[in-house]
Amino acid sequence: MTTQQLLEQIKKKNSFLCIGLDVDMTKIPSFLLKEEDPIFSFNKAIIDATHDVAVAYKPNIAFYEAYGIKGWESLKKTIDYINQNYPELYTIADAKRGDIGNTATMYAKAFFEDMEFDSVTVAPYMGKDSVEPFLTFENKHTILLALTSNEGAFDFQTQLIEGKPLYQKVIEKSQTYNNADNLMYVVGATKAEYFKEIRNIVPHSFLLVPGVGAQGGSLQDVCQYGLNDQVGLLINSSRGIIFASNKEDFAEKAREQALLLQREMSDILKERL
Ligand SMILES: O=C(O)c1cc(=O)[nH]c(=O)n1[C@@H]1O[C@H](COP(=O)(O)O)[C@@H](O)[C@H]1O
Repeated sequence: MTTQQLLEQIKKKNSFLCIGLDVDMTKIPSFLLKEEDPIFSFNKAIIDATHDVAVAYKPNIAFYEAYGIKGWESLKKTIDYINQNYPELYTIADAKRGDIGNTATMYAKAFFEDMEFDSVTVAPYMGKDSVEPFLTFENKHTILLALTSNEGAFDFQTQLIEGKPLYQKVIEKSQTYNNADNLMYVVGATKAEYFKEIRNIVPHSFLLVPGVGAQGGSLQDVCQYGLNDQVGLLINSSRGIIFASNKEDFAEKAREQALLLQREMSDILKERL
């Protein structure tokens, strides 16, 4: 999907909500465990109930890999279901990959060609030749970890290198890579005070912002400096939406939580754009 197509969807739905499909089998409603593929059944119900208020879905690959071949099958069924039934939705494989060039190419093929995701998250630690193979794919985005939502982000990402925090160096350097237009960045919602600085470096890039909901980040605070004139944000919530209830009404309750965020987004867009 192109950035323009993503933006059109955001404007149409007045939403920049991404729903994280981080399916933990111990948290899904127990009646689903009788199904042949409980993870897919859960995802299908969540997607059907929320597709008109969200613009993107982000399965975190760990939650599928943890269940071996069956988990991988559930992931494939989920992405195929989205692509076949709701092709306007933007999809993110949250895989946080990063390796030498020829290996990176194989990771990119796995998520862009075999799985047909629109984007994949990538760790920048191994540098240019580990990221550029992802960037060669047309109309696919590579979402580079810049400043993550967790406490450990302060171990390295905010440390100064030649007077600049490492996360800023990551963003600046990656903008010089071939096909840098295909880059987006991950910035945690728990780090709202950093958005002003980041927008100075990449005023036009899309930022994927996890950490709203279960991790306590604030949508309002992120939007204060994170929004740009083309919206430029995808706000992710996983547990806060998908595990709103573990009863028969789980999809309905997930929709209620998604709607709360979408309405807040719609109000912010009305005020700001
Ligand atoms: O790349 C990510 O999506 C990510 C980066 C980050 O800095 N922090 C972060 O929480 N995430 C992911 O975003 C999701 C957050 O889930 P919830 O905390 O349940 O909303 C998980 O899939 C995390 O792996």
